[in-house]
Amino acid sequence: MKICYLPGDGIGPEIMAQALRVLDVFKKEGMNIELEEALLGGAAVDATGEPYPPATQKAARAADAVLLAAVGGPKWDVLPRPQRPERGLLGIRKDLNLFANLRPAVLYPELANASSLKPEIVSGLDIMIVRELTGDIYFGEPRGISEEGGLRVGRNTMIYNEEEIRRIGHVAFKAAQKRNKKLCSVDKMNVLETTQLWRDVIIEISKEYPDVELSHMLVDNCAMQLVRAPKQFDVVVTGNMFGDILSDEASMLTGSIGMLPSASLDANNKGMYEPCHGSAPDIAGKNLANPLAMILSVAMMMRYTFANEAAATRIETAVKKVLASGLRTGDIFEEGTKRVSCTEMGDAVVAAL
Ligand SMILES: NC(=O)c1ccc[n+]([C@@H]2O[C@H](COP(=O)([O-])OP(=O)(O)OC[C@H]3O[C@@H](n4cnc5c(N)ncnc54)[C@H](O)[C@@H]3O)[C@@H](O)[C@H]2O)c1
Ligand SMILES: CC(C)[C@H](C(=O)O)[C@@H](O)C(=O)O
Ligand SMILES: [Mg+2]
Repeated sequence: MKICYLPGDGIGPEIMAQALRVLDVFKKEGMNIELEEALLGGAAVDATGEPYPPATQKAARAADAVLLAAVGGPKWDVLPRPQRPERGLLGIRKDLNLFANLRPAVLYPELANASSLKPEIVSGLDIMIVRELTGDIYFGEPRGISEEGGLRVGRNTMIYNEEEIRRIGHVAFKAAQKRNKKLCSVDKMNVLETTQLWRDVIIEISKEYPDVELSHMLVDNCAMQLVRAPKQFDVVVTGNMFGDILSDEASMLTGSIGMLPSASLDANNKGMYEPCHGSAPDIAGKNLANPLAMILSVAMMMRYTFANEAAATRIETAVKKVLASGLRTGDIFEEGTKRVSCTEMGDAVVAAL
C-alpha cells in the first residue's frame, strides 16, 4: 500500500500526525504500508515557490492513495493566484483526475446535541454527497480580472460537457444502489444552461438504474431542505461549486466540520482522502483541532482504494468508542463531556483500535 501523505498548512500537520499514528497501528500488525511525505499548498510554496511542485506530483502519481490534511492560510493570500495554496489543491485533483468526491455526512448518536439542529430532526442522519470535483466554474475558461471599457471585470466560466456529467452521474447512481436507492440531483436549471444539461444527462442515464428513485431539486431549495428535513436525502449528486457549499452546510448537521471526511476518486479508485474542512488558521498551532475527520478519511482510504472493509469499519468503530467514552475536542464539546486536545483525541483512537 503506497501512500503519499501531505500535511499541508495550519492545523494540517497536527491532524496528519494523528492519522499517521492510526496507520502505524496497522503497520505494526503487519499491514504492508509504505509512506512518503510530500509538500502541498503554502508549505510547498515556501519551500519551492510552487503550490504543487514536481516532486509532489511524482510522489502522488506513483502512490496508490494520497492522504491530505489541509492547505491555505492568510500568509499566502497576498500571492499571485497561481502560487496560492488552493491552486495546489485544485492542481492535484485535476492532475490525478479525481473527479468523484464523496462526502458522507453521518451523525454519530453521541453527537446528537452537538448538531446545529434538534436531535429529533437529525437522529440517524446518514447522507452521501457526491460532488463533481474537476469541472464547473472552478476550472472553466476564460477566467480572470481584466479591464474593459475603463471598468475592472471579474470573470469565471461555468461549464460542463455531457461526459463529465455522465461519469459522476454513474458514480452517484452506483452509490445509491449500495445504500437506500434514492438519488437527488441538485442543480439550478431554472437559470443556468450548464445545469439544464446536467439535469438532462442525469435523466438519460437514470434509465440504466431502474431500481434507484431519482428526484431533482434546485440548489437554493436544497440548502433550505438540508436544515429543514435532512433525512429526506440518501445520496445527493451535484456539481463542484454547489457540492462545496452544501457539504459544509451538511457538516454542521453532524456536529462539526471537524467530523466530515472525504474521498476524491478517479475512474480506478485511486484516491485522495482529506477532511472537508480547511487549515483552520484561527486554531492552528494550539493542539485544539479535531482530528476525527482526518482519521475517518483514513477509513475511507481503506474502504475505497484498498477494498479493506474490515480495516475501515475498525477505524470507524474506534471513533464511535471514543465518542461514547465522552471525549470531545472543543468544536464538539458540550456540558457533561470531557474536553481533550488534538493529540489526546489521537491517543484515545489509537487505544480504542
Ligand atoms: N481541503 C482544504 O485543504 C481546504 C478546505 C477548505 C478551506 N481551505 C482553506 O483553509 C483556509 C481557512 O479557510 P476557512 O477558515 O474558510 O475554513 P476552515 O474549514 O479552515 O475553518 C472554518 C472554521 O471551522 C473550524 N474548523 C475547521 N476544521 C476544524 C477542525 N478539524 N477542528 C476544529 N475546528 C475546525 C475553524 O477553526 C474555523 O472556525 C483558507 O485558506 C481556505 O482556502 C482548505
Ligand atoms: C480550498 C478549496 C479550493 C476547496 C474547494 O473549494 O474545493 C475546499 O473548500 C474544499 O471543500 O475542499
Ligand atoms: Mg469547501
